[in-house]
Amino acid sequence: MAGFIKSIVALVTSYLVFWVLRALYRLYLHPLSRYPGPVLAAISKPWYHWYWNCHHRGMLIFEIERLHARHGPVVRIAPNELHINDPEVFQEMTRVGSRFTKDPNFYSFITFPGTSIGEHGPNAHRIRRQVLTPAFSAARVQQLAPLVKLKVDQILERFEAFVEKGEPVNIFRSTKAFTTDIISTIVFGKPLGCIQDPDFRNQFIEFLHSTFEMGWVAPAFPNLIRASLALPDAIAEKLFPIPLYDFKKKCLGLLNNYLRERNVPVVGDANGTVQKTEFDRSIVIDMLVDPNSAKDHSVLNDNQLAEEVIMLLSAGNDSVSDVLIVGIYKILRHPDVYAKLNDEILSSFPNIREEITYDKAKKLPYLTAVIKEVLRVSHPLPGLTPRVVPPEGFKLYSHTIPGGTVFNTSAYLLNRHPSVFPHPDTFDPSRWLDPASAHLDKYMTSFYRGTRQCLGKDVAFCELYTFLANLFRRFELEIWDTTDADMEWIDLLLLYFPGKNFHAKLRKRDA
Ligand code: HEM
Repeated sequence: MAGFIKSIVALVTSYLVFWVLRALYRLYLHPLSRYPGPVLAAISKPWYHWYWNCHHRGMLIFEIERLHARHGPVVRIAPNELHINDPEVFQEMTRVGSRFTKDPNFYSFITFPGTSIGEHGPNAHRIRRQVLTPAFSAARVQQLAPLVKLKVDQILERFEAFVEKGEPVNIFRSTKAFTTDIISTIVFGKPLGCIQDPDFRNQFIEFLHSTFEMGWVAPAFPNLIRASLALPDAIAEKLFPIPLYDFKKKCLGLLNNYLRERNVPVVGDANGTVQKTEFDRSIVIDMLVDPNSAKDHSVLNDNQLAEEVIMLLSAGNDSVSDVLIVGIYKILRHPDVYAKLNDEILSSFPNIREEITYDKAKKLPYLTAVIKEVLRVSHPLPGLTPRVVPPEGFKLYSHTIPGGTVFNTSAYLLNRHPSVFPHPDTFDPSRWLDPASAHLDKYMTSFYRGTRQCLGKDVAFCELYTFLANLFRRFELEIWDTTDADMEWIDLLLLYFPGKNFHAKLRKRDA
């Protein structure tokens, strides 16, 4: 027994000595030791990130903002990681031909590895992106525009019912119902039916949000999660009751239905069969299960298919609805912007019965400026997007940073960098209308840039233009029982609003 205790003591002592020596190395001899930042960050990523993102829920991004204010554009936020707040360095990291890659230690734990968003290897990513591009390309969005318009009409019809009852509309829930029904139609060939739910209930968003409650645990303690992933699903589910496991089962069911039904004609009217509409088909799934959809593409098994589908549903859902939520609130909080936007929409579409399509809406210059400004200030993925420095290293100002170092940037900070966006905290759509502002687009980082830029950008624009133009044409709006404090967010990988849901009171326009 005494021998056993001695061995344990020796083991613990060796580990402590190792830990202290490693901490000293990281503080004084590591290639990043010249960079400023907290001591805890330099010696231990897990505990530093746990402290700011788990203990102080979702606050690391604000602490990083304070560190940049104190130390300048480069701060050390982990032993091997820097956070860079310099728009020109970001341009360089994302330029054509850049060899920066996604950090697998982050993306393998917040996403499913191997999916469009999670894959870090440039080759595997290129193949997956090629497979999925036809489902999200600008040409495909032209075909999807009528679907988006249909969903806008359905949600605005629901809004009319609220107006008739004299009740405020829950903008938070209703916009999430809208985006969920669109992305589920794109991905599964059928909507999840949230727009029609009396309270806009949305099981997917509930799953997603409870998963993101645990979001930062994974990147803070990757070894713990790695161990859990190695366990069989049934045991992992018990140990880590992540709601996404349930959702994955539901997705597998929907996928199997789709695959079973996709070639079966629907029996319908007296003539025999009813032609399926174009939107009953999921180009996403069709391409993923087609071995010829890209060179070297291997057909996905059910599990991989469910994981890709979950990633697409997540990517295309909260992001657009958060832009709408922040956007509608900001517009209503700025009466000058609201008045100008109304003027433009009402004068462009004097007849209330005129169909406002995506093509028509995107020609409006002020609406375009409002959407860009809303995207700038809403940044649905506000925080870390870590990238690995290529093996040859990277010249950062006067020093070469070794390959394998991780560079983090954040849309929340880059979109508000005063060198590009003067008075960054002012909501000012007119900054996008200035003839001297043509360069601003390339500094907008809400969709990221380069080869890992958002694949759903065109779908997002179609939803934003169609929804906002029709909403403001058909209704007058005012904020109801919601304050700036309710709109404060924290960073749980996606924006998360701990306050009350944003509500608005609507009045129908007669003409
Ligand atoms: C306003 C709405 C949106 C914003 C602000 C947004 C933002 C982003 C950002 C910042 C990334 C890069 C993430 C990273 O590097 O960690 C990304 C990637 C991605 N987004 Fe979006 N997104 C939006 C809407 C959508 C929609 C509607 C879809 C799908 C229909 C979508 C699908 C994707 C996919 C598949 C990727 C991975 C692309 C790749 O790595 O090749 N997104 N998005």
